[in-house]
Amino acid sequence: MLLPVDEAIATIVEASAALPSETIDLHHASGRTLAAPVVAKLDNPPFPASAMDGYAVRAADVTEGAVLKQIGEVSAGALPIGLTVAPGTCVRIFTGAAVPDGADAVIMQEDTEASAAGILFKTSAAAGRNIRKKGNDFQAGDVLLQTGTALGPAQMALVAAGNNAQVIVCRRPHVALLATGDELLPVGSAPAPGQIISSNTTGLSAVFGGACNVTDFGIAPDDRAVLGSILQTMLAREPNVIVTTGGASVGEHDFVQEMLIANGVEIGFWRLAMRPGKPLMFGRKGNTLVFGLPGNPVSALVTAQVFVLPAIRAMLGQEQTTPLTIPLGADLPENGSRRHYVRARLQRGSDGQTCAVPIGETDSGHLSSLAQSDCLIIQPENAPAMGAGTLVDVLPL
Ligand SMILES: Nc1nc2c(c(=O)[nH]1)N[C@H]1C(S)=C(S)[C@@H](COP(=O)(O)OP(=O)(O)OC[C@H]3O[C@@H](n4cnc5c(N)ncnc54)[C@H](O)[C@@H]3O)O[C@H]1N2
Ligand code: MOO
Repeated sequence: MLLPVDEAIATIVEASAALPSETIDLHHASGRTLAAPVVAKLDNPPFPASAMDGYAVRAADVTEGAVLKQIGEVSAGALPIGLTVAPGTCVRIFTGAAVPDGADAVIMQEDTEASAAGILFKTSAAAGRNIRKKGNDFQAGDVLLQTGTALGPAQMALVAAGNNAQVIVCRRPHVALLATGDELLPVGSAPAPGQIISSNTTGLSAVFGGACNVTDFGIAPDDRAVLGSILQTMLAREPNVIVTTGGASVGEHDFVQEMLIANGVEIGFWRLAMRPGKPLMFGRKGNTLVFGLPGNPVSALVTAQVFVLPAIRAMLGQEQTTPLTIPLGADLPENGSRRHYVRARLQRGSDGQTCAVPIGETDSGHLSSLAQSDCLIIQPENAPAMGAGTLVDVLPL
């Protein structure tokens, strides 16, 4: 009996404990995940600020054809000390500058004309126009970002705007990778007949590299002693995650499971009701989670997304992702008893809606089709044939 995918993911997430935190400088924090909330240290904007280059006015004074006397100028970075907009007057102001007392609107300069008589306004104004209120974005003491948030560009900018020069983040998980197989050679080598270039760890490094510290232990041959000794070295480093590829199936040269057990790894499960990826194995030793991914390149990358990334997210205290539900862009044939992660592309259908178009290639050695995919359609176990337009769950890649 093959283990259902959802049970496997639940077991993995359950086994993935959150990692300790560390305090780091903000400029090293891109891509990291918060282990504590970020709180604003000041108001943003810290003062009522102009959103336009133009004139600060009293809205009540400004009607079409009104002429006001300019009594001063304020630019960004300067404070309009002693400058008060009294009835009949206005102040030249620039984007980002503090709005002087008395003014309650800013008129953009395109709606004005300077003349000898003063500033002519070609529009009327409502109070508040083009003024960013003090604390409009956030106020001192506000929680800007919650624990578990990954720091992308907008989050990094927000932390900086809140004047936090340091952040408390989760330690980066340490992921150790190993390819196995007598036929494998490093990229750039000259393969002899029967040999192929190892591509799995290159792909897996890209999957994990953003959030994790990745160590590549290279290629192990299908030899019990050598494989066992490399696994022993890897386990001794106590990484958070070990990912092997190949040697996971039932062939006479598939020694990974045997050598993991020989090195003290307790196997949690092996073989899933899933394609690609049936022979996946999962185990642990101490605090190290061990994933034995299948060798087929598509299987290795798909199972890394479906099973290893949830472990990494749990270690980082991140929320797990949920699939998108969108219409099929083309018919999908019926499925067998294993859940099928179908290579697909997100496209805009003739009705203008986004849909997922299956790429009719299911060979788990066919990498180029995976490289053309930007998502995987999750086709349930024993699903009947589905027509274009049927709603399906989709995992973005
Ligand atoms: N009798 C059975 N045979 C197979 C079964 C089965 O249930 N019964 N399952 C098949 C499935 S499904 C898969 S997936 C594969 C997985 O097998 P392994 O994990 O043992 O992988 P290998 O045999 O070592 O390699 C499979 C395939 O992938 C190539 N490979 C391996 N490593 C790499 C790498 N680092 N870079 C690029 N390509 C790699 C390898 O050369 C093979 O072509 O087993 C089926 N067999
Ligand atoms: O499960 Mo294998 O990964 O289908 O080819």
